[in-house]
Amino acid sequence: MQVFPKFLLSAFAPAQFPKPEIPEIAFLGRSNVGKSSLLNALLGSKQAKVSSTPGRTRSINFFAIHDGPQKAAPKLLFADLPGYGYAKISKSISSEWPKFIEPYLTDRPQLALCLCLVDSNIPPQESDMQLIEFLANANRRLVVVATKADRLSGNGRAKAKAELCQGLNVDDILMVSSKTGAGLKDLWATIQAAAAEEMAE
Ligand SMILES: Nc1nc2c(ncn2[C@@H]2O[C@H](COP(=O)(O)OP(=O)(O)OP(=O)(O)O)[C@@H](O)[C@H]2O)c(=O)[nH]1
Repeated sequence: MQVFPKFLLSAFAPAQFPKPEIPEIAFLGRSNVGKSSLLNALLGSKQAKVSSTPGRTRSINFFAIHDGPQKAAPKLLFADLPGYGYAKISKSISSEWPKFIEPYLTDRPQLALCLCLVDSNIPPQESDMQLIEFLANANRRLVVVATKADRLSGNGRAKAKAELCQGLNVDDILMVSSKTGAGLKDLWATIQAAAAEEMAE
């Protein structure tokens, strides 16, 4: 599939969100998890800024995904949400996030899939567990994506996957690397399946 991503806008408040017309895929994760790198690897461009100072983004960045000629209407939106778990002053996700994030996750009608990014090199984290529980309670479809898998050996990958599945209480996890491209094909297939299902509803 040929994908022509187009940066749309950076939205700081619900009034600025794109109109709810096409399926959206949310990218969520702790600061420094490799979210921007994954977005860039999927989009095949340098649209998402890879940051040296973690935890900067406080807005939602929307990317329009054009499947076909760039002039055609976009088929999908990627929503890049602010990272959590970095600010030292507060422990819970909600107090670190801008006020509109939780309502976005619970109420946005066309949100087809939440990608919960975790670092495959770091043991399961309480804040990730909290997010997964929050999304499950909101009846959101979610997939856990473990980033930076290239830093692990074959055995290490299997061990990390098992540990994360157990710690985060999920049946499966997609192991990916933005550096090598490992797992990205499976991730695209998962995204497209969720978007197709959302369109069919
Ligand atoms: N080895 C390896 N390093 C990665 C990979 N993805 C990201 N990194 C590194 O991890 C660090 C953080 O990457 P970012 O993509 O900026 O992470 P982020 O989650 O967008 O960070 P915030 O903007 O703080 O939320 C950078 O030093 C990246 O080079 C990967 O697949 N493999």
